[in-house]
Amino acid sequence: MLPQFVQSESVNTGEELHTKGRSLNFVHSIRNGVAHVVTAEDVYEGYRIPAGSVVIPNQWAMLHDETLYPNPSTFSPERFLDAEGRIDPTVKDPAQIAFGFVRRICPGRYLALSSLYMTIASVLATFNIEKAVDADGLPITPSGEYMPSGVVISPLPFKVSIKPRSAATKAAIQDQQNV
Ligand code: HEM
Repeated sequence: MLPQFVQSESVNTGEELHTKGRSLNFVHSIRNGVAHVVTAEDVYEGYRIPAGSVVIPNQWAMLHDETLYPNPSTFSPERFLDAEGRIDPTVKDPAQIAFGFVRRICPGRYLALSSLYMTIASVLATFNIEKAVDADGLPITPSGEYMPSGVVISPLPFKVSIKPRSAATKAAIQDQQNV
């Protein structure tokens, strides 16, 4: 099944969709984790953390750690693969950071990862996603800038071109809309 935002946005034109990012909800990012209270005094790398302290993990910083992920803002899925194209176990799995830690780790993580996999696979199988072009036909590169603040943040609005990959995928989407 295709994700709802794809069905509703792109097929009415059937051609090119320019969006200001409002339907691209999958690009939201969590900047900070959930606050926890330390129940017993602890020492971490020389820092004393008294009992009762509130600790907020900075998952954004962890997921942008250059020592774990060089050039972290570069889209580079192959960074997670070894020379044979398999998952490289020496590169830390971002899911071990994004969903929190130990006892209160997100119980919805398997549902979230499966849903994202199906959504992204459906979108990629159905659409060509490319940079939008300006009036002169030149590609517009998104700034890559994010909202300045917020626990959950999104990229600043940007234009993008989303087109059905073929007449067959276009017809399949239109069929879905008629259900
Ligand atoms: C990509 C999607 C998701 C992300 C990035 C995410 C991330 C997180 C994070 C960071 C926490 C806090 C963990 C901590 O306290 O250290 C959390 C908690 C939680 N999440 Fe998720 N989550 C996602 C999807 C879901 C889904 C789909 C569900 C339910 C179906 C869910 C249910 C929960 C619940 C119930 C908690 C509270 C757990 C507790 O405090 O014991 N999450 N999630």
